[in-house]
Amino acid sequence: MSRTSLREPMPHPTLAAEDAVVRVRGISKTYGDVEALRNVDLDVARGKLTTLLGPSGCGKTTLLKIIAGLIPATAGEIVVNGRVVSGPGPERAFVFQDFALMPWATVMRNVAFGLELKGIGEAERRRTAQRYIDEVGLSGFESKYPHELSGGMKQRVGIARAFAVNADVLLLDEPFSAVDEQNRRKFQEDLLRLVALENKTFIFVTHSIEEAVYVSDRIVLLSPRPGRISQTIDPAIDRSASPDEIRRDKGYLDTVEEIWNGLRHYAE
Ligand SMILES: Nc1ncnc2c1ncn2[C@@H]1O[C@H](COP(=O)(O)OP(=O)(O)OP(=O)(O)O)[C@@H](O)[C@H]1O
Repeated sequence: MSRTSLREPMPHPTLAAEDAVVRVRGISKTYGDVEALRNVDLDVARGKLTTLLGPSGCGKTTLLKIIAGLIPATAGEIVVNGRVVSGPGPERAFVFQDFALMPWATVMRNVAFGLELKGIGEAERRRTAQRYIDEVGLSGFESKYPHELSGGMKQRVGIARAFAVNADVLLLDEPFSAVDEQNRRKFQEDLLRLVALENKTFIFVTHSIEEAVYVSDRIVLLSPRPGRISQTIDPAIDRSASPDEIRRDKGYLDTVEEIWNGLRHYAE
């Protein structure tokens, strides 16, 4: 049912200019005397979901935040849609691990917040926000405050907010880590639906090999700190199958096993 292609170590995966929305060039990052990333080169394909996977502390979040323009690199540059990144920009939206919602604002206001910052009028803000509130399954909760929501619902608000600003690139830092397994699976399915529907580029950080294989077009494996790209893997899962079929598929299971074998010695 599915075809799995495992690529050999490919330290400098490059794409033609029109296919790459994000180009990571020679990125290194040092925090004081901690070397987090060393000379990372990566091209991220337009309209695809690319996952950063690797042992704890290998610099996944650091790389995502550098792409977002939230922290500066020590060396190298990030190019998005042909422009060198010098800070956050409207073409990139970041979904934080801890949701980062405004506790004093309703679901509607939280989702519409990025549009408010852009100076978009209230009627249009509400229309756009409502569309994404509906898409993430939060219809009826528009007037609730974050403390009235479960962790999973808060995460949906964070995702709806990122979608509402209509960024080309969505940067998701372990967005499902704070929710239970059942909700996590539901989110993975929702994410795949949104990827198909929205035709945006996703860069996703996770600890979970299964999650990475389930959702990704491409998985970029990072070595332990200082993080470098050790391998890229294109799971090539047949997404037309049901979630249960995918999880039982031999190609899926073999890819999980192969990645686990690659990472096992870091965990031991
Ligand atoms: N603000 C900071 N100041 C100092 N060191 C930092 C800072 N942020 C991250 N680090 C260090 O840089 C390294 C990479 O951290 P980062 O959070 O990017 O890794 P990660 O792969 O996302 O980790 P995890 O999977 O555990 O979330 C770690 O050793 C971390 O302790």
